[in-house]
Amino acid sequence: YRKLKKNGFVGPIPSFPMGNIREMTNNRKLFIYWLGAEPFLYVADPEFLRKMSSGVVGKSWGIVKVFKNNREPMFGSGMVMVEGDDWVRHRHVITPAFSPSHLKAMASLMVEPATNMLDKWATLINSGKPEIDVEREITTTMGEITAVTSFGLSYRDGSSGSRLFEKLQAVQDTLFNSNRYEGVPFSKWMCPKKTLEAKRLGKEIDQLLISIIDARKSCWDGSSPRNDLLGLMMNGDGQAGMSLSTTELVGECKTFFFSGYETTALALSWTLLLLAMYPDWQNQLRDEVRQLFGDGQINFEKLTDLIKMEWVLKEVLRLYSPAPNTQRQAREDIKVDDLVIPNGTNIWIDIVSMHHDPTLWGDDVNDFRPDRFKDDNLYGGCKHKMGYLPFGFGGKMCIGRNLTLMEYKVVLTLMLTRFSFSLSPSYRHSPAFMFSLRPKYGLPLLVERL
Ligand code: HEM
Repeated sequence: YRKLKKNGFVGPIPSFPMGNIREMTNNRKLFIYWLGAEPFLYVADPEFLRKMSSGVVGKSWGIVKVFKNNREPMFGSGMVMVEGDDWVRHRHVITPAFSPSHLKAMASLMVEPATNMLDKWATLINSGKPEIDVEREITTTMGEITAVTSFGLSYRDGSSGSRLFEKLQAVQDTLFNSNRYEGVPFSKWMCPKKTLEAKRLGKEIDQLLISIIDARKSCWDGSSPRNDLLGLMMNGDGQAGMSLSTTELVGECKTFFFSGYETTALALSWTLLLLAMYPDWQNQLRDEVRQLFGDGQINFEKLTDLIKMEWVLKEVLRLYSPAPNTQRQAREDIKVDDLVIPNGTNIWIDIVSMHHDPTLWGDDVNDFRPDRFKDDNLYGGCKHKMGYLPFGFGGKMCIGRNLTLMEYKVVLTLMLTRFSFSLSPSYRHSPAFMFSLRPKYGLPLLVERL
């Protein structure tokens, strides 16, 4: 903190022991704040971000320790928890699993769980219950899709897939959906029950995953890996020193789950809300789907032609970024003009704040306008290339972004061909930051069969 101050950075005076937790909503774009007893450099200035990150490769960024300790039960020793050469090895082994050919092979696996959910909606509507909490439904289904595409697990009640999913959700609820104070000294012990519960769940999840991996290893002859993320990771890339240990595989399995299912589920849920509010866009997307697929099956080769749907996704990720921020820790002194970010500094990058900055987007910043991506497909007309970062930036950019795009298109296509959506009077708008950006009171919509 003293170094940051000496180097020209300022911020509000912290109070003990909460730091500046209560003052985090202001309009500044670059300042120091305290998360409990941890100083952070807050950045929502794209030009500063560009200068700060130019020349720093992915492996040179560190992980913020205060989060690392807290999130261990969720991410184990997965990619988001490792640094330096270890991170390079993880990323190297995992990247091929997300290649377009592998993703295409996964697309068909998404249809059955999504269709099951839609059949359930049809039954609810038939029995006179047209109001459906789409967020809860979609989150469960994305968990199912993640279980199938990541680990090839069948997801039936009582199966190891569903037991795993229940425990993964429980650990997340324990760690994030409650009032825990990250950064506040001894906060772990302000709620010791929850801390111990998270640890216990973490261990049970690890055991379940180890038994899944062991079962795979025992019947695998080393020739052709299974075509899901776990199988592809277990295969490594055949290079010496480029494989993952069982503990690391367990960490990656958990990482895919937590990074993947909820973010994509939220992108879909916020989309349905916005399509319910803007029926014209709902009709445009439905027309696009019909023109492409008629009333028949999805042709996975043609998903790239869902152009308007992609604009809508991008606009949703701008307005309601499921991952509203990301963090880095400096591993060396970083010079930005005449300021120096000292080695060891925690950096908090506020993505969602930049997405709502009128100086970057203009006066219509808060409007839902997917066609901003028509003329500028990558940045939606944002005045700065680092102002639109739904998947982060640089070498650490989200590895699952193409998987998300595919899941989004498959599931939304199936939804729009069978149902229409309108707002329910019981919906209360309250996007809340609970690790991701979620509708605090759920997302009830009125769903009608077409
Ligand atoms: C709408 C969906 C998603 C959003 C908005 C999202 C967003 C992000 C963001 C902002 C980051 C941080 C990048 C940075 O710090 O620069 C990230 C990293 C990551 N995401 Fe995603 N993500 C999504 C879906 C997924 C999916 C489906 C998976 C995997 C199955 C995934 C796996 C990861 C992993 C492993 C990392 C860490 C990468 C690294 O440290 O090298 N994400 N994501």
